[in-house]
Amino acid sequence: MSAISLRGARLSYGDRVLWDGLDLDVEPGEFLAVLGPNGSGKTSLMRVLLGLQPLSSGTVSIAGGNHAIGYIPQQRALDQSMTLRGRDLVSLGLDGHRWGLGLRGRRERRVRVDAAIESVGGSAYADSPVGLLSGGEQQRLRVAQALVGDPGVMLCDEPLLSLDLANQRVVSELIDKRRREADTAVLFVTHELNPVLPLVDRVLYLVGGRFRVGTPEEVMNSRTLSELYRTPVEVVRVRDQILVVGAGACEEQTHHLSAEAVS
Ligand SMILES: Nc1ncnc2c1ncn2[C@@H]1O[C@H](COP(=O)(O)OP(=O)(O)OP(=O)(O)O)[C@@H](O)[C@H]1O
Repeated sequence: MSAISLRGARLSYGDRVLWDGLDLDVEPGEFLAVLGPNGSGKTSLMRVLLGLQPLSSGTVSIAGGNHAIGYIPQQRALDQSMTLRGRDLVSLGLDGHRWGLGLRGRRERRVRVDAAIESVGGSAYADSPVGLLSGGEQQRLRVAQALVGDPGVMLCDEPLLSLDLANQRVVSELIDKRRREADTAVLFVTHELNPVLPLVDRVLYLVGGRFRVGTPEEVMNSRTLSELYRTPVEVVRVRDQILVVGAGACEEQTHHLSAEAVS
């Protein structure tokens, strides 16, 4: 049974169609990268999967229902004055789960929260106010928050944003480890494919109401991206990196991918 299944899915806001006719099955343990320029509907797709945004037409189903989802929202640096402790942030990931009630429930919650913090190597700073932690430490705790409910599906919205290379690696390896060990399906929204390219099974690429789904080789080539963007786009492989060179709509993508490749 697929972890995520979309059939004939369409999302539009008024006249604006973000995507239409989307058929997608994501299997347990699969790593799907979701790419596309700003405003192409990547975050909206996450919101549909979370049950926060109804489809305009078509169907969506998540094995185990919405409770089976671990979510890493698009990252915002937490305010320095935020006094919430790291472990409290992680335990928010258990809200709505059945371990909420009674003494036994509380003990179970603590065990799970400790295990999730341990699994991201965050024990040393879990009792500190999150506002005082570094971006990398905060992001590890967000991963722990997503893991603590034992998810069958992980939705990760730009989880590497504003992390340095070392922390990008740590965070993507934590997510990869989870899907390998627990067969968790991963949807990973990113503007930068290269840092996760070795992990990616398939890519969903959204542009201007159109989309392509396939392996990185099937999608990240000049022909396919030129069709999607409806303008000539050149895709070049340099060692193990993919460079997208084009005009107009893909300027930003080009900037990100080339900047990454030369760094
Ligand atoms: N509830 C809403 N009502 C109307 N328009 C919306 C709503 N939610 C999102 N949009 C619009 O839909 C488009 C897609 O937004 P979305 O956040 O899904 O894009 P995205 O691909 O995640 O973009 P980014 O890369 O900038 O995060 C945007 O133009 C946004 O303004």
